[in-house]
Amino acid sequence: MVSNTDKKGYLSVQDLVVEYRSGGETVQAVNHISFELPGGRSLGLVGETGAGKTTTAKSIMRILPDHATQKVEGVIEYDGTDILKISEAEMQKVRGGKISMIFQDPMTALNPVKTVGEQIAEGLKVHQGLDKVKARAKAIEMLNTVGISEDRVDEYPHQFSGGMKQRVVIAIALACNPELIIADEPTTALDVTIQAQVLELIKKLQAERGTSMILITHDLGVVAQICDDVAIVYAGEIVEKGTLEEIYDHPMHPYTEGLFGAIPELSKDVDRLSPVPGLPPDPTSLPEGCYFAPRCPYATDACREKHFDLEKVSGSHYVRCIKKEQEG
Ligand SMILES: Nc1ncnc2c1ncn2[C@@H]1O[C@H](COP(=O)(O)OP(=O)(O)OP(=O)(O)O)[C@@H](O)[C@H]1O
Ligand code: NI
Repeated sequence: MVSNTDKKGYLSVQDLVVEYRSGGETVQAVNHISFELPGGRSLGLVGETGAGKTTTAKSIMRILPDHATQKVEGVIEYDGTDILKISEAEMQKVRGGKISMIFQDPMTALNPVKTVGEQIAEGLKVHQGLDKVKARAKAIEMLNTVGISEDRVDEYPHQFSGGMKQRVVIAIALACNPELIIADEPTTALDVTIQAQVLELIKKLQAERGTSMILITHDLGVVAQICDDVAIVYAGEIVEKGTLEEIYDHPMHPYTEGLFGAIPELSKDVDRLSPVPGLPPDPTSLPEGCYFAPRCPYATDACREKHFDLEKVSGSHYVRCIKKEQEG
C-alpha cells in the first residue's frame, strides 16, 4: 500500500484517452497514455508535432477546449486525488496553485492591458490570499528571482523583449510555489542564448524548490540537460519510456532511433530531433496494428496486424515494439 505521504506531489496518469471533434470527425489525440511522476522528478515528453503532448498537458490542467473536446477518459491522480473528478472550484485551487503551466508562447500567455506586476500578483491573491501590498511585494521578489529588475514591475508586456516576457510567464507560474510545473516548449519562441538562460533558470528554481516538472520539447539536448525521465510520444501513445540514461544510451523503439538520428550517446551532442522519413498517421483514422508500422524500416506483417502493449525491457525501461521481443 502506498501511504498518503508517499503520494505527496505524486502524479499518476493512467489510461488517458482524449478525443476532439473536428469537421464532423473524431480526432484520437491521446490514446491510453499512462505514466507516473514522483515528487521532485522531471519528465520529458518528446515527439513530433501533433503527437498529443500539449493535449496531455492540458488534460492534467483541465483546460481542454470545451467546444472541441468530445471525450476525456482515464485517471489523473495528483496527491492521491483524481483531478478529473473534482469540481471546477476545487480545480481552480489546484491550477496555478499546486500545479502550474508555462505555455509555449509568452505573447498569448500574458494579458496586454495589465502590468506584469499585476499579473504576477493576481495568482498570489487568489491562491495564497495575500492582500494587495503583500502580493505586490512578492511580485517584485519573483521578478528578482527571474532576473528582471524590480523597477519594471509597473510596465506592460509590450515593453519587454520576447525573452523577458517568457521570464515574466515563468515568474507567474512559480509565484505560488507550485509542486508541479508543466512547461510546454517554454523556450521555442526564444533565441538560442536566451533559451539557455531561461532553461538554466528553470533548472535552478526546480532544484532549489524540489518542484516536479513535465517538460514538453522537440529538443533532445534540452531533455538531456533537465530531465530525469523521458517518454517518447507517437500518435497519441507512449512508444518508449524510461530514465534519461535508459532512453539515450539504449533507445529501443525504431521511432526513438529515428528521432535520435543514429544511436545517440549522452556524452555526445544530440540536439534537434532528426526528421523521421514519412508522416505520422491521420489521427482520425489510425491504422489497425502498430501506429508506426507504415514508417518503420523493420515492420513485418505481424506489426501491421497487431497493436502492441508497452512492455517492460528492464528497470524502468518500457517499449512498445515487437522488435524488443525478438532481440530479447
Ligand atoms: N482544439 C482541437 N480540435 C481538434 N483537434 C485538435 C485540437 N487541438 C489539437 N488537436 C489535434 O490533436 C492532435 C494532438 O495535438 P497536440 O497539440 O496535443 O500535439 P503536440 O504533441 O502538442 O504537437 P506540437 O508539438 O505541434 O505542439 C493533433 O492531431 C491536433 O491536430
Ligand atoms: Ni504542443
